[in-house]
This record gives sequence, structure tokens and C-alpha cells, in this order.
Amino acid sequence: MNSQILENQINQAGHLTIGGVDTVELAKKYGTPLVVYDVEQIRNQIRAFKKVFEEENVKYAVSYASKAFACIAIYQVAAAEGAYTDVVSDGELYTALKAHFPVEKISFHGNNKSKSELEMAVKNHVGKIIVDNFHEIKLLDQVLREQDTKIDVMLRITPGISAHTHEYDQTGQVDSKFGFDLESGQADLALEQVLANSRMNMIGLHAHIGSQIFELNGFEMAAKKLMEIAENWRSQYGYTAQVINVGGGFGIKYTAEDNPLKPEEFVRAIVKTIKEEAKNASFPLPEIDIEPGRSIVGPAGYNLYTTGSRKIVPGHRPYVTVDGGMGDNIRPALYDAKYETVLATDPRAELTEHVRIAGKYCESGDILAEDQALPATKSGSLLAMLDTGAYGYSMASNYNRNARPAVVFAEKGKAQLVIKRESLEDLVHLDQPYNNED
Ligand SMILES: Cc1ncc(COP(=O)(O)O)c(C=O)c1O
Ligand SMILES: N[C@@H](CCCC[NH3+])C(=O)O
Repeated sequence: MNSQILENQINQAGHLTIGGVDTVELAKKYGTPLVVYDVEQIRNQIRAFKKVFEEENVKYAVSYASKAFACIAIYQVAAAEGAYTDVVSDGELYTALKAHFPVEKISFHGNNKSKSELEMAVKNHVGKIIVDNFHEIKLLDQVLREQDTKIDVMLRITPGISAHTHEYDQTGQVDSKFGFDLESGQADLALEQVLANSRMNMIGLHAHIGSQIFELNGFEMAAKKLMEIAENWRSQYGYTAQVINVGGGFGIKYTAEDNPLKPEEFVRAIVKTIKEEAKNASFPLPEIDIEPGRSIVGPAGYNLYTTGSRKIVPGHRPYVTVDGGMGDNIRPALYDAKYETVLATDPRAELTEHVRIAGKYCESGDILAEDQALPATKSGSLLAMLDTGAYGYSMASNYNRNARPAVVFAEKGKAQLVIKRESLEDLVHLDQPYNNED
């Protein structure tokens, strides 16, 4: 059986369960394609991150990077677990506010925040603005003057670290669109501007080196770099950072070939590095913040699909087509991402063929899996793709005017709809007829 499925996830009928709920029942009740989250797994990962900080006895914030999956329900779960969250758009902020996420625990990110987004963030008193560039410093200054208020800010630094991951998932290399560059002195200049602005309360430094990273080394280097900058700034400007945010990016296991550390072990190494640096430089130990997205929701998510047509080209792997595809999971097409898929009605069945799992979208690249070993399937079989919880639904589209799937949370044997399936009416509800008569 697939090693990512636990023995206790198979019920008496031999079906895969999620959060104690039979996938066959889920498909029957909510239809497919369907995104299902095991909520307990989400809670456990947040708790595991927190535990490391508690054991290390440091001030901290586990901030859920909600770009990985945003909806009212996930903000509720994150808040209930005492997590913070980071948002990168007015839409994510609006959703978090709708979920009554504690505003002081929200940080606002982004490399091109608009004035109206900053206005919304300041008006709602979000905890922190992670300032990314000089244009933003000006805009934020304007907004703070107009609203006659102050706000806590952090500066996002590009640490000059090229993480080992897909090029599109790298964010910390020198030539990046995110953050203030170090070498050219941009970061120093940004600090000078922020310190000179009485409406901006500079609380610390931020860096995020990328996503789906397996090597510890990159995180340790980033943590060290941030501490070095903080030490420089203390001696150069007399400014002492109170918070160091090392971002997220902890890699998860998608296939049998992946062998990552547990996400919380990355954090333990980061904390140790920062403690050591602080001790060596006699720097007061700062609060340590992390921003994991994928590692919190990725492994907890499943996409359920029903198979339809099957095409056999002699000498090639068959195409088994499902009722979803790149519209609900763009990652295979965009990053060549790999997933594993099982037959939900019998995950223990002997694997008898290698197939391609094709989506239903009008694109040759709409292949969810290039080579998946499966038992025999027929039209109407129920498949469960594993570990789809991060950047799946959140990157979903209406390509080909397909409706986006429903999302269900399952926990302790109960399932609850948290995002409705889009209807055909939803697909046209923003459309306006064109009237070209004079
Ligand atoms: C600034 C920032 N923080 C946190 C994250 C979350 O990363 P991940 O989902 O890989 O943990 C991202 C995404 O890469 C990001 O850009
Ligand atoms: N969307 C990316 C992660 C992006 C992280 C955002 N900086 C992925 O699915 O791998």
C-alpha cells in the first residue's frame, strides 16, 4: 500500500477514509472533483511547530502563510490553534477579517501592495506590514499620514541565497523581485528611511528563501544572515531588531522519492542557529517567527476524482482521464510537480498497470500524473490524489469555464462543506451582456 496512507485510514469496507470519513461517502454526498482536508492533521502540524519553540523557550509566532490555501474555515482553524497568519492581497485580508482572525496576528506581505490594500490593512490595524520596496515605503507613509496613525513594520531582505528547489519557487536569490537587496546597500537605505519615519515602528527583519526546500543548510544560512544584518544595524545605527522572521518553505513528501525532515525539525535548526548567533554577538535573543504554508496544509489535503474516458495508444501508457485537472491543480503543469494517487475504494489493491492520469482541460499539458501505478480501473472509479492541500485550490482557475470544486473539512468522523462547488450560474454571474446598439 502507498506509504503515505496509514493503516487506520482504511475502514472495514476497505475504503480510504479522511478525517475518519469514508471517501466513497464524501464523493457521493459532495460530488467530484472534491478537495478534502483532514483537519486534525492541520492542527497537529501547527502544534508540532509551536512545541519546538516552547521546548526551546523562545518568543515566537507560527504564522500560517495563507496563500497555500485561503478560506474562512482555514483561518478559523489556524486562529483556534493560536497561529498567526500572513496575507498577500486585499482578498486574503478580507477573508481573514471575515473569519474574525485576530487582526494583531495578521501580517501583510507582497511585492506590489496597492495604496488601497495598504489603506485597508492600516484601517483594520493589522499587526505588521512586511515592507518590500522603496515605492511601498512612500505609499505607506502617505497612508499613515492620511489616517494619522502608526504601524509596526518589518523589512523584507533578499538574503542572496539560492535555495535548491524549482526556479519558480526560489525567492531569496540576489536577482529576485522580492525584498531589499543587501549588496547594493538597499537594505541599509530602507532601514534609514523607516527609522526616520515616526509613524513606522521598525520591529525586525524578514527573509523567505523559497518553497518546497529539503536542505537544512539554506534555512540556517538565512537565519545566520539575518542575525548578521541585525548585528550590523545595531553597531551602525544603534537599532536593535526585536523580531527575526525566517519565512516558510519547509519541504514536504509528495512521492516515495521525497525524504524530507519533519517540518518542525527545520525550525529547531533555525532556532538553534539564531540562539548561537545571538549568544556569540551578545545580541538580545529576538522573537523568532516562521511562515509555513505548504507544510501546514499540503499533507492534509486530498483531491478526489472520478475516472471517465480511457485512451490506449499501443506501446504507450494508457490515459486514464478524470473529471478535474489543471483547473483544480495547476502544479503538475506549472512546476512539473509529482503526486501519488490511489484507488480510493481499495488502496490496498495490487497495482497492475502504469497509467497517465489526464485532466479534462483542452491542453496537452493537462496531465496530473505522468506515470502512476494503479490497480485496474474502469469508468466511474474513485481516485484519491494525495498531499494536494497546498497551492492546489488556492491556484485554481475557471479555465475552459469549468467550475471550481467544493472543499470539505473532515474531522473525527464528520465532514463539513467549507467552500461550495461553483455552479454554472456562478460562472456567468460577473458577465454583462454586450449591447452594441446605438
Ligand atoms: C513570504 C512568504 N512566506 C511564506 C511562504 C510560504 O511558503 P511555504 O508554503 O513553502 O511554506 C511563501 C511562499 O513561498 C512566501 O512567499
Ligand atoms: N505556488 C508555489 C509555491 C509558491 C510560494 C509562494 N512564494 C507552489 O505551488 O509550489
